[in-house]
Amino acid sequence: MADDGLQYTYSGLTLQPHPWSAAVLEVKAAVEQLAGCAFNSCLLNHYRSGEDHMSWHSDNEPLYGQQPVIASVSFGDTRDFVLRHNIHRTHRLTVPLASGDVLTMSGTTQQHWQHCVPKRRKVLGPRINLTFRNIIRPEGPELALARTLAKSSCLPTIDKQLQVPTTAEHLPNTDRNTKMSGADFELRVQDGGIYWGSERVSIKGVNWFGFETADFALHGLWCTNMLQLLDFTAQHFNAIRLPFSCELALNMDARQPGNIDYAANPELQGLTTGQVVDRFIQECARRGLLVLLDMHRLAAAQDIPELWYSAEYPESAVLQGWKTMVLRYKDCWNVFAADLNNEPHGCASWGDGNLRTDWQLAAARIGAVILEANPRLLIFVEGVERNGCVQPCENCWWGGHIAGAAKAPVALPVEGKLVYSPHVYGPDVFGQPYFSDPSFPDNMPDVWSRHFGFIKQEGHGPAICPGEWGGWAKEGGSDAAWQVKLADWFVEHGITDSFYWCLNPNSGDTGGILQEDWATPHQHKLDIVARAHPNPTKWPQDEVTPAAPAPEDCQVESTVDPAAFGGAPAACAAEPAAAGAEPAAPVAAAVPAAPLSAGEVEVTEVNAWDEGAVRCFQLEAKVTNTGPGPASSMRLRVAAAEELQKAWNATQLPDEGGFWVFDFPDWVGPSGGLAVGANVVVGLIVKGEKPTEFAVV
Ligand SMILES: O=C(O)CCC(=O)C(=O)O
Ligand SMILES: [Fe+2]
Repeated sequence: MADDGLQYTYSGLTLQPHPWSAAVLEVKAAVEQLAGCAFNSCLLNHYRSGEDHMSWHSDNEPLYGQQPVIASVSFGDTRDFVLRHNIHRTHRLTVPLASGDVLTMSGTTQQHWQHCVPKRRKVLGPRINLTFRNIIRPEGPELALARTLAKSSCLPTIDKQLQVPTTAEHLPNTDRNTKMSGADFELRVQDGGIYWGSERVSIKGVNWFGFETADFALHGLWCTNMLQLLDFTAQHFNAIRLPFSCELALNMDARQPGNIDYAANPELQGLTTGQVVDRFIQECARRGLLVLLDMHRLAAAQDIPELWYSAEYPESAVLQGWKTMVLRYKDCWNVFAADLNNEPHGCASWGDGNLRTDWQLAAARIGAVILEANPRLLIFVEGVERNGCVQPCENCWWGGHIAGAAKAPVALPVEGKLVYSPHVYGPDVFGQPYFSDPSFPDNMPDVWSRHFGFIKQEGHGPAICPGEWGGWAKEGGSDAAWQVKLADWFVEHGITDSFYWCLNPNSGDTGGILQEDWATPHQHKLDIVARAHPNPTKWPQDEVTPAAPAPEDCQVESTVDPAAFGGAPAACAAEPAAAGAEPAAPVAAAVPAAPLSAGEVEVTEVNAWDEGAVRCFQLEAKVTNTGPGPASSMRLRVAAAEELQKAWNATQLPDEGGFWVFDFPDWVGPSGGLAVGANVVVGLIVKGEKPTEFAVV
């Protein structure tokens, strides 16, 4: 339905709208009041039952303008409305829409997000949905109206009515000037533990990710107020691990954050990414939350690299990024530690003296530069995935293996600063062989001891603070048994510090402390973390030092010339690319050699079950190399269905135009290739809808 004279084009079809009915006009008037703007058209959708659905799409037709406001009203049975980010496909938000709910989407939502109404077998009744939009006429009064709306600062990005109250309490508090100098707060390591003065501390931390992504902003701010979430976090935790990218560190004040709903976060309006980080850290200080800075990725839009540097971000750029970050927050007392590099894996080695891959040596170099900039910080060093491990080499997590430290500890120039920070996960994240041992979970303590716990048993030297652990922990499931076992093992072994993964609900393989509404906690997860850390330390709280945003002071010269240790390789196996002292311009990833072989894929449904109203499937895709040569660049492509929950025996690469793409880990064949005639069985768990198109490319 639409105003007279308007046409509606949908998928190339031009439709002639119906005139407004009295009933719809009545709804329109009410919705215009709520949304604060006028609409000239409405699309009416009838879902006869849960079998009727709407596939993934964005309402980004040019006739709606650049930043359309779309208000959707639901009547009848409740249906899930799911949003996913165009690039980060696992970043999702599910909003159940009940009868009478009004959801508005606006700002850049249609540019960055898709939405759908998935099938729900258990929903039997009908639903009617009215989506009100504003079609721009080539000329005339509506064009002017659309322009005004696009400029209006009060447009929410996604706003389900009655959500996200914002109150004056969250406005910047400018008269608070009680300063605590950074030097007043310092943690030190002694006899394998972290101390605050003479007090042995307990850091009960949680990860909140987002700044490291191409959003350059914490996730969840698209629907939740940052300060309210910090209030929640401070009730249950005393520290936050803050992932960021090297790209962010080098462009703090040149980048604008994305995907923030400024109606929900008015205090962040107009701030650069760097200023949002400043504000976040300052607000953490007000709530007694410590902040662990975590260089989680190099380029924001790319995956976690195997090594701590890349062709695009040579070590000099990484050091510069770290100095910028550390100097900027030097006077923020609650910024207490630096996690040098997230999850070294693949070819990252430990203690073998290979300057291109040896993480033990690199950690010492990066740690020294950070300590020179701020000697107060603790230095968190993660492990590697494989090399340097005990024999026989055992499957471990990215960043999980610090076994090499027994023989080759990281040497830092300041005493009492070294914390080993392994990542450790359970069966929800990847099916390691030791999870199917008949004695599971009682076999786990030995595994943990071999990977990192042995450091603790020595009772002196560096401390251990796992920087990531977590999972769905579904009641009665093996992941819950694993988490409880780990929590108890922490307590038994005096591991009083850790950071749980994660606060965000949009972590595909673990879920979050928060449910998908970004508001309700999963109590069973809070209980597990409380079991691991029953006596978290209470830090100072009320005092805060505003960050010193002095970017000129932070432009520091690198002290290590990467050329001195062979430059930056584009990939582990490749010859090093020449590296300058400045971050190089982006370099296209090495183009894989044309596949030598063809492959076949055979798909079997192993299992199917319902999770609430959502149908879930476990599939196996058997990929066989049919020759003529070994297949080192063979990939599995699957036409993306609704939601991929988990994949094993394969590494998921970024989506390519509607396809999930998987690479095979290099253990499936000698030197990274699948031999002719050999196969690998890739496991997938998908939710909602079963993918049907599989191809080997
Ligand atoms: O039914 C809904 O809630 C969504 C409808 C929709 O996305 C559309 O009409 O474009
Ligand atoms: Fe839509």
